[in-house]
Amino acid sequence: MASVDSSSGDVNNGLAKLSISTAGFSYAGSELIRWSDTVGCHCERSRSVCSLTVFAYPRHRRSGKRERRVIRWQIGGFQDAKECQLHLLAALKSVGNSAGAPPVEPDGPCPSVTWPKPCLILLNPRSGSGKAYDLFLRHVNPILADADFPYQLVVTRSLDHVRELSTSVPIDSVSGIVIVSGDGLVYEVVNSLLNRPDAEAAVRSIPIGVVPAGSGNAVVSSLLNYLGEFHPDNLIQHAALSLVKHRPDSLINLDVGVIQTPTNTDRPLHCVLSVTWGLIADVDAESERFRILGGARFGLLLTKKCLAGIKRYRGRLSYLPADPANQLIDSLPNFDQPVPTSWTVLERDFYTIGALLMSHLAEDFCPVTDWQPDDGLWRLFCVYPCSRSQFLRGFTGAAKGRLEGDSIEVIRARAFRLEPLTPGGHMMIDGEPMSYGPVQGWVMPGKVRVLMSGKCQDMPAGDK
Ligand SMILES: Nc1ncnc2c1ncn2[C@@H]1O[C@H](COP(=O)(O)OP(=O)(O)OP(=O)(O)O)[C@@H](O)[C@H]1O
Repeated sequence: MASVDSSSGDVNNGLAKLSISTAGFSYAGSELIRWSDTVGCHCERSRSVCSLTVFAYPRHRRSGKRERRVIRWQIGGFQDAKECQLHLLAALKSVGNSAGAPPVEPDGPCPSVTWPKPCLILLNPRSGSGKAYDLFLRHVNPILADADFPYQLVVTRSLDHVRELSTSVPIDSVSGIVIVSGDGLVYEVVNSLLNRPDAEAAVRSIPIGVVPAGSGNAVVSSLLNYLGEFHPDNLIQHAALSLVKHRPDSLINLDVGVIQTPTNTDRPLHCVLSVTWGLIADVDAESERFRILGGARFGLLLTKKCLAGIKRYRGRLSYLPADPANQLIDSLPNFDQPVPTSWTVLERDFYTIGALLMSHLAEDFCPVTDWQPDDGLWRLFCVYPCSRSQFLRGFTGAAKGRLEGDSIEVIRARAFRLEPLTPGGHMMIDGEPMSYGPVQGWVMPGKVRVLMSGKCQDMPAGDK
């Protein structure tokens, strides 16, 4: 909810009420507004009146949601409004300069960060329950405007359109690609960047941003949770805020999995979220027809499968455990070769396996509690056959990161090979279908960069 506070008077009174420190500012006895909660400020002049507006999104004390606050000073009594504006900006600037920030232009709007180039925003109008454009206008655009965030919006026509844009955008023309969709489009953009002839330069020069408008939104949930910015009722706003508060020199480096199947070893797939098999993949694939329900489609299908009796899948899971003796690897044996003897091999029945590169599998499902975006590890989330009540207890606990009983475990691994022995079923990569059969993966640590920051230094909005 927007609140507008204003204090008026002559400049001396106005500035006397404004108290500035490196942590933030307060005015007329108000509580401290932290610089890290501000996203931008605008300065306007008319004749002898100057108005300075700061846009802040502090957390609500009880709910933890970030809510917009507009703080405005209108200060008159000056011969020359420019002189008034200079006074106000000088006050903010002095703090910014002491924190090493670049100087602010004393005229016109003063953005919170000087972004050299616009971001390309790709919005999938069909993602989630089909309301992405509406959500963007209602929740994202106002935050981008407050921060003077430069962007070019493209409402995509199709998956091919997304691929074509991500493959052809010149690397020095944008400061990143922001995806307004679900996890599927993040996967497509990352794969398009990594399949470019200039892939290495492309992933270094074109970071990605994510604004959640899909049904699962596991990628953005994991990143926001890592930054301490996850709020289930305000995911889209918190993601947009993290986007506009990113610093070009302190982006998140994110692991990318290299996924091979017997038919694609020379052109592997790239994964940022998960490869799933068994129950999780079945729920994901079979709930597609209930897209209109948004994220609720997963719960609906899970309940249905639980009541009908969960299917058992026999499989062989081999993995290189993530102990300190096992360093990162950058290739795997062919499928006609056995895995190295240092690997652990499990052959048994499973309900499901999720090879995860993130903490979350959905907004409300977070089985990994020690996730780091660039730790180079898979978490093999395994669920073994058990009674219905054990399953329900275990699965609901795992959703909150609690692993109890022996029907569920999370194994940390540097690489894995999964060979389904039960014929027929679904296999999904980042929530998108892939061919059913043997699959193996290793990790390129921190391969893509993400336009997000929840850990800003404290400095004034006008001088960041
Ligand atoms: N106009 C479009 N632009 C881009 N993709 C589209 C479009 N229409 C349909 N799609 C399909 O949307 C898929 C990507 O959707 P995405 O996975 O991002 O959202 P979601 O399925 O709602 O979210 P989640 O994966 O979190 O459940 C693509 O695989 C693509 O085939």
